[in-house]
Amino acid sequence: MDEYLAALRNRTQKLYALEKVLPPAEAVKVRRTFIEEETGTTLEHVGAYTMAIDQAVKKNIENMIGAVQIPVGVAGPLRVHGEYADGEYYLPLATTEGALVASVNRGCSAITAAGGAEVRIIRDGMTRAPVFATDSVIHARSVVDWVEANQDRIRAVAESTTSHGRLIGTMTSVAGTSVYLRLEFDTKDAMGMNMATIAGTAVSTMVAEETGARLISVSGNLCTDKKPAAINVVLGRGKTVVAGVHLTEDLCRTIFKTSAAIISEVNMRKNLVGSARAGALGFNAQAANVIAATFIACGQDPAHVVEGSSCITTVDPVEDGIYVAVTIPALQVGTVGGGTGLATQRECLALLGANGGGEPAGSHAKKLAEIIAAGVLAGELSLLGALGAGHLAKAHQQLGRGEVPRT
Ligand SMILES: CC(C)(COP(=O)([O-])OP(=O)([O-])OC[C@H]1O[C@@H](n2cnc3c(N)ncnc32)[C@H](O)[C@@H]1OP(=O)([O-])[O-])[C@@H](O)C(=O)NCCC(=O)NCCSC(=O)C[C@@](C)(O)CC(=O)[O-]
Ligand SMILES: NC(=O)C1=CN([C@@H]2O[C@H](COP(=O)(O)OP(=O)(O)OC[C@H]3O[C@@H](n4cnc5c(N)ncnc54)[C@H](OP(=O)(O)O)[C@@H]3O)[C@@H](O)[C@H]2O)C=CC1
Repeated sequence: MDEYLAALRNRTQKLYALEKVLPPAEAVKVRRTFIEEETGTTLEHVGAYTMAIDQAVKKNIENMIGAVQIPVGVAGPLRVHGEYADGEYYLPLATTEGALVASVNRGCSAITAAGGAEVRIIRDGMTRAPVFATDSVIHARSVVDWVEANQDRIRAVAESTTSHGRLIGTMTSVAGTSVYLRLEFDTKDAMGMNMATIAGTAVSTMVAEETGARLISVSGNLCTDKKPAAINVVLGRGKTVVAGVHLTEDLCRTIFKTSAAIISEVNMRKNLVGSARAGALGFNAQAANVIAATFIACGQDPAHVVEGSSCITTVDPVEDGIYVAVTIPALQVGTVGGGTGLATQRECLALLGANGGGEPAGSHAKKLAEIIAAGVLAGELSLLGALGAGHLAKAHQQLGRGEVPRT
């Protein structure tokens, strides 16, 4: 240890390259000790974890010093009637927001008492959109024409990079001399961003060679990955999922202590009109809360919460109550790859019967998407109910505020 600490101090050893000279567990320990000394802090808890470091440092993290822990709670049982998820589930939620799990749990009670959430995936496709520079608008148009005329070649090159991924289609967009090629893939059980980027790079190289356009970037932001964007809301990205439930007046009163009419009015004035007035892309109350908590528990990429949050919550009046639905245009989930192989995340996926590759391929990722959509519906119901009953502040005072330590 001392020898490596000395080398780090005199800069003859790079901090991030410790794994090249030490086994992973020791490299992480030396790095943590160095950071503790440099910053005068103690990282006792950051240094306590059970995950397999060998795997994490190869696939998931660079310059690792340890792990932070986020409490995981469950909400459920949640009855789901999807095409891939059909049964009762306990939804794992990793969060530090007191009252969130209680709220989703309450929504799950209502959904299950109502007979379950109906869920359907409307479309499924992960996108990557390289940007090319051309010499003129005429050249730009010729690149678009080449792409349209060469779909088979584009498909063959894209699919040569992956045994699971399939090219669904392409869309071109031109702005002056810039040409954007939005490639859409069926990535089966993988969320698919690495897969789509590798395939997209191969396609871009061919397009540049064949058309004389210059590849500027394999991501031209028309994808659009990890940024709020209307294109994802309109066309969908990842999985587009809808979930709905018929809530009777009685359930609104017994579970949410309010009425169907009040839930409906809160939704209209808050989620629809309020969001429109704010210029929002998301017309919901707290979709991001449920998506973030399930994503963190289940090893998904948390940056994709920004896309998942563009959910629309609707309330239709029906006989003896309301039909409440959530529409999530861009939900990016996978059950292989990324963070899904880490032990705690894998256990949370196993809770849902959705860890690893499904049979057929793609069925596990779709199952996960359906369950998360039903969870989002549960969160929407409970928060709309709490706002309608005027209980939000009280709930967070009671559940979300322990004694605040003074430092
Ligand atoms: C807190 C509750 C649920 C109380 O709700 P309640 O109806 O007063 O409590 P209850 O004791 O009658 O229990 C009803 C059900 O809630 C669940 N429940 C109740 N307590 C627990 C608990 N400790 N742990 C787990 N589950 C719990 C449980 O399902 C229970 O049914 P039971 O099983 O007893 O038949 C309710 O007031 C509520 O949901 N409030 C809303 C809180 C909320 O949704 N917070 C989310 C975060 S808010 C935010 O981050 C976004 C925001 C608000 O800024 C977005 C925006 O702008 O709108
Ligand atoms: N590169 C980028 O631009 C970005 C990367 N990311 C990161 O990408 C990672 C996720 O990428 P992703 O491509 O999902 O994962 P991985 O890069 O981990 O690749 C998953 C691979 O698993 C293989 N596989 C095995 N079984 C299956 C199955 N049943 N269904 C589908 N694939 C299977 C596939 O191999 P094969 O292809 O050979 O069939 C697939 O490519 C995350 O860590 C995320 O944070 C996020 C955003 C952008």
